[in-house]
Amino acid sequence: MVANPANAAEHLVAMTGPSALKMEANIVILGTDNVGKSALTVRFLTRRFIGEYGDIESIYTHNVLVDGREITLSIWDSSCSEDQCCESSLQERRVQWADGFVLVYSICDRSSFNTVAKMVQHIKAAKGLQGAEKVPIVIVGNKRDLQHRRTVTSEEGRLLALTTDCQFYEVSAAENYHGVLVAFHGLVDRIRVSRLAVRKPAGIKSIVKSMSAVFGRKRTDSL
Ligand SMILES: Nc1nc2c(ncn2[C@@H]2O[C@H](COP(=O)(O)OP(=O)(O)OP(=O)(O)O)[C@@H](O)[C@H]2O)c(=O)[nH]1
Repeated sequence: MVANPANAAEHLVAMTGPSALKMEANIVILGTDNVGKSALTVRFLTRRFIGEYGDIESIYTHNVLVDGREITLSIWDSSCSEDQCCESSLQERRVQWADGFVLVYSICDRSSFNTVAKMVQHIKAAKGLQGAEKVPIVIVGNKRDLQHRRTVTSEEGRLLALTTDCQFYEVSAAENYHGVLVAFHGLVDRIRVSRLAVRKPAGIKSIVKSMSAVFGRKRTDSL
């Protein structure tokens, strides 16, 4: 189940013919220490919450069916301290590898929320996208069951997502599988939509390219 980051699956592939309903995507889970990145990942993969997880960094492969489409996800459960969250070569590798991002903070930890806000900007800059291209990012406020220790309001999370064009979920990996599932599926949808947006102009470009190749050659042949 665990794979090597260096050999990780290729980017999201929308295939043709009988495989049209299959695709692949790389997802990275980012956030500061102790916010519940592993708990969310394990919840999504196994439906279970086991309490303690250690800090081993792993990539898991997982097949899901979303809207009748079979999707192979490679999920990188990262481990990073607050000061490494934006600035390290490993972080750069994670960002370049990923098609989509789950940025996690704890609703009881304001500095983890501030770090997520910085990470959104960092990822967008590092991806260097152009025009209408968007980075698929979901922001997840975890530990929703700990209301009495809350220091970040839902509105703050929602506002951050709104102003950065991300999707927002508040969940409890400890208490609820469904919320975690919805967040991951939301990210998969964003990856699909962003892929379509990228493919459309490329399609027009390639038609123009093929036409000029044909007409260009004809002219040359008749000389
Ligand atoms: N109450 C509560 N505790 C949670 C929840 N999610 C995770 N935890 C606890 O928070 C602690 C940290 O969880 P992890 O999943 O290891 O967090 P992490 O972000 O992967 O931590 P690092 O590996 O240090 O980066 C553990 O004790 C979990 O049991 C949650 O939704 N509610």
